[in-house]
Amino acid sequence: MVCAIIAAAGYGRRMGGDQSKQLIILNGMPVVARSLRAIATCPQVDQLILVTAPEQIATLETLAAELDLGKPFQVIAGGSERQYSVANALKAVPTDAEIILVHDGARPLVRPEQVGAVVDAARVFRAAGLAAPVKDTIKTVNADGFAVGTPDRNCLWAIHTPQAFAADLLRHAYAQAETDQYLGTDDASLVERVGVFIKLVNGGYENIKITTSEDVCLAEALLARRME
Ligand SMILES: Nc1ccn([C@@H]2O[C@H](COP(=O)(O)OP(=O)(O)OP(=O)(O)O)[C@@H](O)[C@H]2O)c(=O)n1
Ligand SMILES: C[C@](O)(CO)[C@H](O)COP(=O)(O)O
Repeated sequence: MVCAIIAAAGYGRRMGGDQSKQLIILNGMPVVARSLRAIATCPQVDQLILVTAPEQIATLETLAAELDLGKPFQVIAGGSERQYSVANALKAVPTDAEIILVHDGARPLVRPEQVGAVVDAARVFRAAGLAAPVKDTIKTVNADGFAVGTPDRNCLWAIHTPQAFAADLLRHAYAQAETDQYLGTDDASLVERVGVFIKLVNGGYENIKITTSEDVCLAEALLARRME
């Protein structure tokens, strides 16, 4: 059984403005609705847990019901950091889940077949994530803002979501992070800390995260090119 967690409890501070970025309309459909639909359409996913800000639970329950996802779903409250939101959701994951997949509500352009590819890779490798080789030359910088090094670009990929894991592994990684008071920006970083490598699945460059206002323009252009 595969249980998907959609993390959508952030406040979108880098986006600015008053509106929750989850609810920004992209070519006629809210960001989080596109993310939910893509995950639910993946045949490998059996059920969904949507994590949201406490004050948005009712709104997102209605939105998810209207999408007619065709799979069991629940909406629960998140925490003050992404990692705490996922940790809350982990408590609601059924004990018979073999694979737990985590996706950002703010990545609405993921394709169902990419979700399936990540689940399949997690079944083989226990840990997998959608990712893309970086296109820029990346610098390491010091505290004064000087570039001090240039890592080999062939060794650099940007990790995206979805990320999927054997359920026991993800639970162990989260427990260890809590013990160590480690706070990471993605789930894979927690799993790396317990000694497991993450199999990267190349998802290309369309699976952007809606983070700043430029991303809204880019997402709309990509959706128009797909005619969605
Ligand atoms: N406490 C949090 C923070 C983030 N997220 C989710 O994690 C994903 C990636 O986070 P990010 O893009 O950073 O979203 P925000 O935290 O909302 O953005 P910002 O950092 O600009 O405030 C988003 O789908 C976001 O809703 C979450 O579930 N709970
Ligand atoms: C999980 C993630 O989307 C992978 O790219 C990313 O780490 C979220 O981090 P953010 O700092 O909240 O943007």
